[in-house]
Amino acid sequence: MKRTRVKICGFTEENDIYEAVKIGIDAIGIVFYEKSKRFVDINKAIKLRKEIPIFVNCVALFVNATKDFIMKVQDKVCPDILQFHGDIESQQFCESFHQKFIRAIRIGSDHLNSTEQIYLECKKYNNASGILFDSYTNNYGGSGKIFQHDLIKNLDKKINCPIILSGGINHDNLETAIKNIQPWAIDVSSGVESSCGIKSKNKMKDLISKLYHIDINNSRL
Ligand SMILES: O=C(O)c1ccccc1N[C@@H]1O[C@H](COP(=O)(O)O)[C@@H](O)[C@H]1O
Repeated sequence: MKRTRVKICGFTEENDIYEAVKIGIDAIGIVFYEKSKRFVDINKAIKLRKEIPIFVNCVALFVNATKDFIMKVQDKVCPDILQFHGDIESQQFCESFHQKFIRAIRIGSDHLNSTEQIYLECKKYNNASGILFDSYTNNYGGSGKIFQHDLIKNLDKKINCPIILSGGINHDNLETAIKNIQPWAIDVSSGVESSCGIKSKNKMKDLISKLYHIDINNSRL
């Protein structure tokens, strides 16, 4: 059976991480973007990090952050993976931290609204460990907004890199999204929240259990 991996992003409470780990979430995202309602400072992030055990990844998310700040997070928080969610981070910049990274491609802006444009953008990041597709919004992410998935259909074979499907994924649209795109992983933030930055134990459980059944059914096809 192919198991779709799950990252949940934007944790602000230790107990929410504890619950997420207990139900089998693969990666925990911490947002280091000050304008996000899910932003946590380095001191809080150190406390959140302590809740993430081995074999579960800690992902540090940045939006157009400075090199100094990212290096400080590397030093103090020790994330496993960096996620670049802004629009000015070049491949060279992403690589310069000598750590695995995810590049977010935000679909729906004027220059990223066709499969060809998206493909060319992905190709710029050929050393990324994963390409994450999110919806374009002025606030950069965590919007709950879905994009037109057909634009990235079968792109994984062309770019030869694991695809992480994001942008408005929730319990209700999960099945169609997985069947259509068959991503390596999904990344969810607002779809499992009770309020901004507060993750709902029940919504996380419902999502994981639905995904488990979708993966089993897909492997029978
Ligand atoms: O979560 C945030 O607040 C955030 C802020 C700035 C950039 C990215 C952010 N989160 C990422 O947004 C997507 C989608 O979230 P949602 O499920 O649509 O709410 C996800 O990749 C998060 O990692």
